[in-house]
Order: sequence, then structure tokens, then C-alpha cells
Amino acid sequence: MANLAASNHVARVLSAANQMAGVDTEARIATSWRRCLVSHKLDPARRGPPQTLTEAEVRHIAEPMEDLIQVAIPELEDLARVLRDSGYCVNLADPNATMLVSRLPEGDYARMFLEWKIYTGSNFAETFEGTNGLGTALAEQRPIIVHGDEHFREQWHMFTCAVSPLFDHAGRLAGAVNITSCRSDLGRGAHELALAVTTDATRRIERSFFRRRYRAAWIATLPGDGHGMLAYDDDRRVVGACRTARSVFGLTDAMIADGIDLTHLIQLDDRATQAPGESIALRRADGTPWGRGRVAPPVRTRSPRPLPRDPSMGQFSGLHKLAGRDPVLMKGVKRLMTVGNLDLPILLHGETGAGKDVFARAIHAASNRARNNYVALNCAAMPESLIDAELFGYEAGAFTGARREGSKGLIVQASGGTLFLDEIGDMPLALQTRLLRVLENREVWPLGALKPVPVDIRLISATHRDLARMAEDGSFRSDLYYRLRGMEIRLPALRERADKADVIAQIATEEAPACRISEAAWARLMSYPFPGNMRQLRHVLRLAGCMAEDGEINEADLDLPPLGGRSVEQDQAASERATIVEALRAHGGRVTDAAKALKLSRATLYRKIKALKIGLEG
Ligand SMILES: Nc1ncnc2c1ncn2[C@@H]1O[C@H](COP(=O)(O)OP(=O)(O)OP(=O)(O)O)[C@@H](O)[C@H]1O
Repeated sequence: MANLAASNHVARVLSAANQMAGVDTEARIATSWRRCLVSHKLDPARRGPPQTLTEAEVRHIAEPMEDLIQVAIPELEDLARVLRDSGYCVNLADPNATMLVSRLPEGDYARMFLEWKIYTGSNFAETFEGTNGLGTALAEQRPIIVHGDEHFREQWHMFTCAVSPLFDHAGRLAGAVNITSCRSDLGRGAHELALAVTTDATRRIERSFFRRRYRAAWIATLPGDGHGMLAYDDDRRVVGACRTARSVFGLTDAMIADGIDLTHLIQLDDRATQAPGESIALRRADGTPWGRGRVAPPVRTRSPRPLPRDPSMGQFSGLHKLAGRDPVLMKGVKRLMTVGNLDLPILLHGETGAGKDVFARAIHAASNRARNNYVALNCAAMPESLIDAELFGYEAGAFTGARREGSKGLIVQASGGTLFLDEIGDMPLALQTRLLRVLENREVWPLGALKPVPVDIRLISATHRDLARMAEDGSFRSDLYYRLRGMEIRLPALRERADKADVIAQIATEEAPACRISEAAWARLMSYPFPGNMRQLRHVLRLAGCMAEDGEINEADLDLPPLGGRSVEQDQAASERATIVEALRAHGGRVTDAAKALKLSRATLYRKIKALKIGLEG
């Protein structure tokens, strides 16, 4: 094998792989090391970043997994919250170990993950990266911890990963939930605890996904830890079974496709149908008692009142659906309809989670560009250098680390279609200038290119910031601001929506289809201000649907953090203030470094420091 530096680690890997005595590496790690050497022909001393896909490539992989990702996101966010103080990043990956969703911890830890490319788009397949949490858990299809020097490649020794594979409604491997920490002071015990929490979250994702997939069927939850689920129709023919149920009953796809009779697997008395959701005694097919289970009915009722039909809706029906009965949104959609297919740039304004991305997609779908690409970039989620390369593209060999074949960039990919720039207020000033030039000249200069590439894009941008004020105080280019807002549409916060009840009923139908909502829980949902808007509502109802014991969501099932009597705006400002103070403290008061860590421009951070009355020492 070429290029084997004579490090201790390399010697250990070779010894373990050759099964030499005195090597204390756990057998399962040694097995994986052997696989890496013998089957994958990898070099443990090789250094270099993981393979990273472009945003368009990630989207291509993620699209067919959209339903699963939607179910997983609230759980990932919860997991990230629970593990935040331990500096873990949380990822959802596809079955080939490409990270599709990432939640980074705050401050310096986040920088480590960005630096080492442990984020969305990176691939950690064992066949390329060697033994590592994600790749090895997927290769072996079981939960695993890969701690420090158990990694095959020496360069990953500062990390520990705990990973739980994820299985879909038909028991197939659908991906994995990964958590990675770079804290050397955390022992194996702490990581084991974190793995248990991760595995629990993964099982909850699987259960919610199963319920969502079979929402039109009866669902029986088997005795035990609640992981076994069977879906069946009104004639008691099995239509679906999760991985656990398949293994308990030895069910195959063919048996399910043939509609095997439920009575061949379990016996249900009439009480199950008469009192759905209640804990009931289940019997095995031969009549012997088994334990307590549950049966949830199909979702057929309680659809929200239908929207009034408007014969002129046509291509705009998606937007009308989103607007519901809210007068502010209905007016916005009406204005959009009057401009029809004009390629007017649109600026969406709304709080986090209010549905800006969803709305932008609906505008694209209603436009005559709908057959072409919809390309989205979140400017707040990436460091400046990455936005630059992602957006404007680069020629082959334009900079160190660039892909050999160069990159077209998102603007060129969106040509003929729509480019959605989320959190445009966080776009660094230098990039604002480049974007303005693209909009004015309708051409883009990829980094290192000798000539420009003509482009034809419709731009939709979105922000939760006060761009007008930023344009006034110089933290956002005013000429760009006026170019972006061909039409400005405000998306009201959920608490401001006149049709809040309809929205809650609709999302409850989607997220907790098998549940009723008690009166007290309904009153609480109606009065809660939801600072995280639609995203938070979805999250709360999804969780409540899993927690509900008897098919009814009660107040206690609602995870609604108290807001301390302050207004939502005050609450958001307080949390933003705390984040900035912490970043400044972590960087010894250096604004440039803190701005970098917070992924804000320096000017934006100074503006916030002033607005939030944060004192700068020294
Ligand atoms: N009108 C709607 N009805 C139902 N669900 C919605 C609606 N709008 C948004 N959502 C849901 O809310 C979540 C957040 O939506 P989206 O990403 O569009 O918000 P956003 O305003 O772009 O958030 P951020 O600014 O934080 O990126 C998604 O899960 C989406 O499915």
C-alpha cells in the first residue's frame, strides 16, 4: 500500500487487521478496519476533506426523501437542543452516507464542523472515508459509536460519532441519524448516553413516518416497546408492516402485497374498533394472550372547511391554498396574480418559520418558469467563501480545494427558472455588489472565468430583517434593496393570521392524523404566540401526536415553552442578544471574529450591537 506513514495509528490498524496479538481494538472496529484495508483498499494515513456534493446534487438526492426529511426535522432539532451544551452537531444522512440535513452547535464548535466539512452535502461512506460512525453504522445497519482513534483515518481522531440507522415504513434502510462531537473531555459513557437519546429519536422518526405513510389505514401498535406497527384496511387485510413487525411475524413484501389477513398474525376484539386509541389486550393468532397494544383509526374526517372555489384560481391554486382565509395573504396573492408571469423580483418578508420558502416555491410553481429549476440558497447558513463559490460558480482550478471540473454555480443552474435567496439580509456586502451586477447585466462571471455567462433568472428573496432600515444605515446596499423589491409581500406571523384555527386544524390533520385535540389543548394552541410560526406548530403537533396516549392530544402533550410574559419580539431580541454576547465573550470581544462565528457581516454585527445596546469593553 502506497504512502503509509509509519505512525502508531497506522501500525495499530495493520496489526488489528492482521489479527496480531496484543491489539486491544474492539472486534467490530477491527472488522471494519479490515474491510477498509482489504475490500475498500484505503490508506489510514491519507488526509484530505470528505467528498462534498453541490447544493443541486444534494437536492436531487433529498427530493425523493422529502416526506421522511419533513418528519425527521423536528426530531433533529429537538436532538440538537438536548445535545447543544455538549457541542454535538446533528445530521440526517441518506443510505449512502451523504449528509442531507445538519444542525450545528453554536460558537467555536460550529467552526470546527465547518472547517472539517462535517455538514450538508458531505459524504462519509465507509468505502471512501474508512471506519467512521456514519459510514460504518450504514454498512452494518446497526447503531454504533466510533470514538476518537477508532476512526480508520488518523485525521478524524479528534471526533467521536454516535449513529443510529433509520428504516422506512417498509423496513428498508432509509438513512441514519448521526451526532458528532469534537470535545475530547467527553468520555465513552457520555457518548453512550447520547447514542441512546439519538436511537430514541430515530425510532420516533420511524414511527411518525409509518403513521404518515399509512394514515388512511388502521394502525395496530404491538405489545412491547411500541416499535412494532402493522397497518391494515377495513377488511382487516395487512397493507403495511414496519421492520420490527416484519421480523416478529416473518412477513415479506409478497405476503403484504397478497393482503395477508390480520387474523393470521393477531386477534383483535371489537373493542379495538369501538374504542380506538385506547390501550387494549392483544392476543396472538392462536388466541394466547400477548400483552397490551393500541389501535388507531384511519384519517377520514375532520378536514378543515373547504376554501371557497375561485374559478380564476387555476395556476395560482397553490398560492391560494397557502393564503387560506387570511386577508393579508389573500391580498398578497391577488397582487401577485395581477402581475401574472412578469419576471418581477419579489421580496418576501416574514419571521422565521412563517413559510417564506414554501411561498417562494408556490410562486415558482405558478409562474411560466415552473418547468425549469427552482434553486434555493440560505445566505445565513453558509460562510462567505462558500456562498461565493456556490452562487457564482468557478472555473476548473480557480482555487485550492475547488472541484476539478469547476462548478456552474446556482445562478447559472437557476437560469430559465427561479433563484430563491433566503435570509438575503445576511448576505455579505462584497457579495451584494456581485449580485447587483448580475441583476443589472443579466450575466455572471464565475470565479476564474475569462468571459461572462448570460443568465435569465427570476429572483425571489426573503428576510426576517428590516432591510429598509439596513439600507438606510448602510449595512445593506440600498441600490440592491430597490432591485430586490419589485414587489414586497409580507407573510404574517402565525399568531397574526385571521385564519389561525384553520391553519392549526390543517396541520393537525397532516401531523397527528390519528388524534383528536382536547378542548383545553385547542385553547392553548389558539392562545400561544408561536415565535417559531408554522415550523414550530408542525413540530409541536407532530410530537403531541406521538405522545398522545389515548388518541387524544391533551394540554400536557403540547411542548410549548413558556415565553415569560414578554412579547415574541422581546423574546427574539433577548435570545439574539444572548447569542451575540456569548460570541463576543468567546472571542475576547473581537467583533470581526465574533461576526465570523455568527456568520454575519461585521457591519451587521455592529448594527446589532448598537440596536441591542451591548457594551463593548476595551
Ligand atoms: N402555509 C403553510 N401551511 C402548512 N405548513 C407550512 C406553511 N408554510 C410553512 N409551513 C411549514 O413550516 C415549515 C417552515 O417553512 P419555511 O421553511 O417555508 O419557513 P421560512 O419562513 O422559510 O423559515 P426560515 O426563515 O427559518 O428559513 C415547513 O415545515 C413548512 O412545511
